[in-house]
Amino acid sequence: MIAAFRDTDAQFEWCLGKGRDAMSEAATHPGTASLACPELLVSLDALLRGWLPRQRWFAGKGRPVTGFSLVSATELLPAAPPSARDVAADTGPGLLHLLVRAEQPALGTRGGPARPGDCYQLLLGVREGLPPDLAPALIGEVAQGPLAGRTVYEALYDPRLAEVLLEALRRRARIGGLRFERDADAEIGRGLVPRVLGAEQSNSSLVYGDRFILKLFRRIVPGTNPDLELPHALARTACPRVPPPAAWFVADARGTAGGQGPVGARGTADTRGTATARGTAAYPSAPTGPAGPSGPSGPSGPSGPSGPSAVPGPGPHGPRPGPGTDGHRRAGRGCCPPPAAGRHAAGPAEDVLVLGVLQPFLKGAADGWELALSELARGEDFRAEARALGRATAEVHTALARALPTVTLGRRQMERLARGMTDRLDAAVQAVPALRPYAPGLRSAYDALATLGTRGDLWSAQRVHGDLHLGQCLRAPSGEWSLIDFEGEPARPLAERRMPQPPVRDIAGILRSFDYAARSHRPWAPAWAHGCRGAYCTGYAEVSGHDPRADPVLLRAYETDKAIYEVMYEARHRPDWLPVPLAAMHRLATADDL
Ligand SMILES: Nc1ncnc2c1ncn2[C@@H]1O[C@H](COP(=O)(O)OP(=O)(O)O)[C@@H](O)[C@H]1O
Ligand SMILES: O=P(O)(O)O[C@H]1O[C@H](CO)[C@@H](O[C@H]2O[C@H](CO)[C@@H](O)[C@H](O)[C@H]2O)[C@H](O)[C@H]1O
Repeated sequence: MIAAFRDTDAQFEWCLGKGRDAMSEAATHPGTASLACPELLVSLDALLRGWLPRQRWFAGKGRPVTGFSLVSATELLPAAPPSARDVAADTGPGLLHLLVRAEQPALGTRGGPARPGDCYQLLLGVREGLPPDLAPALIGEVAQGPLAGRTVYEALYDPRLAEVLLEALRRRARIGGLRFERDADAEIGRGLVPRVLGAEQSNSSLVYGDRFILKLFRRIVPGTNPDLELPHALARTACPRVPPPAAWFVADARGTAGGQGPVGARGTADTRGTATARGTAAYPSAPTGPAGPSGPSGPSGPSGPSGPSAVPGPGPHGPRPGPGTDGHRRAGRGCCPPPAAGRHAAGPAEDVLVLGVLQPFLKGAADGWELALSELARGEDFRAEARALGRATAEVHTALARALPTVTLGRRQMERLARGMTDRLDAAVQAVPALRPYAPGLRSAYDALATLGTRGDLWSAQRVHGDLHLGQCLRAPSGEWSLIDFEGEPARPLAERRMPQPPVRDIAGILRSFDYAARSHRPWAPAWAHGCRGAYCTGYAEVSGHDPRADPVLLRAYETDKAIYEVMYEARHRPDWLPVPLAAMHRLATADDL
């Protein structure tokens, strides 16, 4: 059966639908989830083949979709069967939650053997026909199978269906293999009017009454999602720079993808009063789902495995910086105190698929990218904002270093980091020949990085944001900055995204963003970018006690690595933007003006 959630007489009640419960079927037969409900996929196959690749969040662009397999199907609101249609004039929309794997040939093997593809979260509305205001959400009319004759559409655009999600979070619902959780202190009122966020984003978000924002992850990989894990950990430190998770929902990886391990989410009671075990997140361990640490189809992004995943540092319980220390460079060994006991984040455990996170909505906040562009256009100085952002970044880094384990990096680790960067550069040069003239100069940045540990210096690594740029920074009308979106670079394997990294990685991301903004302006505004860089580093130093410019080799290597990532990102997603990161290559290759 498919578990269903129905709103009757303004009162939510649990019921069991009339379909098949793909999740429980998968739980009984681990690894066979994709075989469940084949007739449902028959219904949807043709429509999804056309619709899915057009979505911004579809990660497999440029490769044909050769088929789908169903990972799980959960009916959140029953779509009335045809017989009921005849007797009830308006049976209301149905809401189907699907996890589907899109099968695609592996990168570089067009025509080669298909292998498990990426898994995507879909929320499908099902109706007899679409009212005009939902026309833009249309996916299509189903021609065959159990949904034959129905219209399916992107459910997020239907306020009635968007409300179901918030209500499930509010009530800590259990529906099939889906578990909706809520922070004990979070007050989520009823009747908050939903709307889809219009922003260009990698996932999809719903805003409820300007009070909360629910991010629905689209490409789903097994294991702890840092976009929930890190804000959780920061909330425990009372760090005010990151909106704390108010609620979230997950699927049991055992029931969906054949995972074997126990599920241990935070202790909650479902609406039937069943208590679940309180789990402890292991840290850091490789996700145990069938797809392995790189997600269902391995790294699909521009850069392959890198950095910290290749760094056998002292491990999760290795040295960590004490409060008020610079948290970056350490002379000599054993300079950091051991980790404090009991400080680990207790977010959802490893064997879950994190599907969505609800956070407070920062009403009236402007994103740093839009703000920077508008200040540039008005000829306004942005140094005060950049400095405040540097302070905010350092606050977040300091809190993360306190909340989660850190490691130290020595000679071997620095060499491995440099090798990873060099490998990514080599791959990028192959893919984007315009990089070729700069390659020797860029490699010199990584050679210099490799030698950093040779005098016995140790460098500190910790959990970081991982994909920080101005678009991930929100500035409230009060001038306070917040950082959002801790997923890391989505194309990188999850295990790698969750490894400690030198904090300069985030700093480099913001410095690259200033360059992006300055180069988007006509005429190019290098002095503006230079001023922002300096102010940002000053702000960072004011809080952390460490000025990133004091480590020019580290900074240049990380900026170069980020710019190479951007070249690949733009080549793949926004070819018109490719000249922006390419324009930075001369400076980075010659190490001028850092
Ligand atoms: N807590 C929040 N308050 C206000 N706006 C937010 C909040 N979180 C995200 N946003 C808005 O949503 C957009 C997308 O969020 P983000 O987490 O970056 O999603 P994605 O991972 O899909 O790119 C952001 O650029 C920002 O405009
Ligand atoms: O979708 P995400 O926000 O997770 O990040 C990806 O897309 C970003 C663009 O939207 C991209 O950022 C690059 O372009 C920005 C301007 O649009 C610029 O501010 C950033 O510095 C630059 O890296 C990001 O790299 C990519 O991961």
